Amino acid sequence: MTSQAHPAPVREESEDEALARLARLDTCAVADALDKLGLSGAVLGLTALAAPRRIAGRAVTVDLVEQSPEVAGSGRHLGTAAVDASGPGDVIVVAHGGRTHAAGWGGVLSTGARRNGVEGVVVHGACRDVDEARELDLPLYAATGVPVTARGRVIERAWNVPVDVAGVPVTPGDLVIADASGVVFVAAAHAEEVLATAEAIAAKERAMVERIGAGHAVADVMSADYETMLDKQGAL
Ligand SMILES: O=C([O-])CC(=O)C(=O)O
Ligand SMILES: [Mg+2]
Repeated sequence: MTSQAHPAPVREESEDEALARLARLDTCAVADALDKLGLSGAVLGLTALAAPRRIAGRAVTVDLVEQSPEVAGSGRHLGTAAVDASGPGDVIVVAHGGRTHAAGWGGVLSTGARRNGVEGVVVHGACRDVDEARELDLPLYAATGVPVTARGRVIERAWNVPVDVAGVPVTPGDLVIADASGVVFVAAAHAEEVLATAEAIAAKERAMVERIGAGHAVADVMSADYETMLDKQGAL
């Protein structure tokens, strides 16, 4: 008997709608919306090492720690429970503390994530088997690739728990968007206001780009109201 297949999590209609709206945006519009609202969520230094396309989804978290006699491990490889529980609409977020001495993700995990239809993976630190993720066409955002295994070095403390990703608190179910500019998280509690603000910013930028196409001077298009639009009182 082969291992049990896990069905994709059932989602509320409104959650699907939020994801669909997020997927129509990009990280820059979302980061601008967070700035305007005085919220944090943008993470610096993570790039797509495999399948470099935009991903949007809800966070399924994995929290890693250095292996030591004081920390009881799960006895299974890190990330496995999260992979088995994830499916379409999910982004696996590995809180690896920015570590680059060992991989917080690898190719067998990528194979499982791809099989289950996961949108992509974000690792705050190093991953490995990057070629495998490329062959699988699994979007993999991380700080860097390394050949060194986690085994004997890093273990999973817990999964599906609140984690810290480069100073950004991420709770399971928070929104994640990643693209060529980086990775941005949106707390589920702020999703509606962030999405609405990002949509307004994106619409404004589309109008600006149309004006550039129509021959207006760039200095006129990107003038004072562009400079101030992310201020609290700035017009969108
Ligand atoms: O041992 C590791 O770091 C994990 C690994 O290579 C894999 O998932 O293929
Ligand atoms: Mg491997």
